[in-house]
Amino acid sequence: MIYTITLNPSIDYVMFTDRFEQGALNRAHTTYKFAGGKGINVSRVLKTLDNDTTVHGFLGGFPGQFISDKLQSSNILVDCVEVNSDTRINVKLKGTSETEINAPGPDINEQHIEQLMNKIEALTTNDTVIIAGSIPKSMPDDIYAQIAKRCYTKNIPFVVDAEKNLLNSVLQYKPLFVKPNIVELEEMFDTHLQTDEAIIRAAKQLMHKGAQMVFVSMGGDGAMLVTHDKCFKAIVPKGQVVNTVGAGDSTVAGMIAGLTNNLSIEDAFKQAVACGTATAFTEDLASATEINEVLQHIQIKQIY
Ligand SMILES: Nc1ncnc2c1ncn2[C@@H]1O[C@H](COP(=O)(O)OP(=O)(O)OP(=O)(O)O)[C@@H](O)[C@H]1O
Ligand SMILES: O=P(O)(O)OC[C@@]1(O)O[C@H](CO)[C@@H](O)[C@@H]1O
Repeated sequence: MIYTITLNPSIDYVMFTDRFEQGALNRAHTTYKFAGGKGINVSRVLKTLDNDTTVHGFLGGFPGQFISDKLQSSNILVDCVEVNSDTRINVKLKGTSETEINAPGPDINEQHIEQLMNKIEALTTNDTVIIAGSIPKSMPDDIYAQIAKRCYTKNIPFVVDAEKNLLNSVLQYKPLFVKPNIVELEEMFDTHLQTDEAIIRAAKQLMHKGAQMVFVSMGGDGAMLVTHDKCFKAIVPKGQVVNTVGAGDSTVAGMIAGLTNNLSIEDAFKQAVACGTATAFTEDLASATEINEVLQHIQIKQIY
């Protein structure tokens, strides 16, 4: 089973306006409420790709119930710890550009964390774990490291998509891959990474610290995958960008689904990028038809 862990899920309230003006009354012409949070998005795309998946994390209040109902109606298993305060609602404004306001998240106490850890303790080496997204302020900074250590000790492959400090904290536990976007990778090394060689060098440093592979997503510039003996670059088609929220999570889902279903690394990477781009080109996360359509137009170049 593929388990995703979202410590800070959200309802994503997506509002499309013709143009958004700060400090003025803006009216949306279309709105959507999606079950969101990075790991949850990964599970949603995994299910679209026909992979069974279970969502772990914390859910509370009416937004938690909304998310749970939405996921279950898509046949995604939900095994979350129930918390007392409300799961957050993140606002995604789509005008001529994209603006996001992410809320901090609910209070999580020690008992909640213990309940989650017990669920992770029950996983086996046949499972795969994806830990993704921010943590509510009330949680300890080393929670990613705690989960990663448990996976490492139990020989459970795990993947991490999170910001700098959280990502750094898990490298010693040898994640199957990590997925920084290019901005996050630049922040980790406090420098601009302007060439493929510079990106590969940075990725190799993360691998030196323990990551088995590094998947660098680069928005409209595609993505790179660095492994110990190979490096691929994906070039994505141009298209109308509608909503990039969840594009990175879609790549993680495509990669995991590919590896789980025994695709070659190159084909798993191609599927991953197709998932990301197909999501960027649609309101919600991409459908299977949209992913297959985009897949025909992804070019993969082997750098070495
Ligand atoms: N403008 C775009 N045009 C085509 N494809 C895109 C575009 N933006 C994103 N993508 C696709 O989505 C993938 C992930 O995008 P990005 O690097 O923005 O991830 P991210 O920052 O982790 O996203 P998020 O946090 O919103 O999930 C890219 O590798 C690419 O395949
Ligand atoms: O605040 P975090 O956890 O860093 O990011 C949360 C979030 O922006 O990430 C997903 C897209 O990747 C959205 O569904 C969600 O709102």
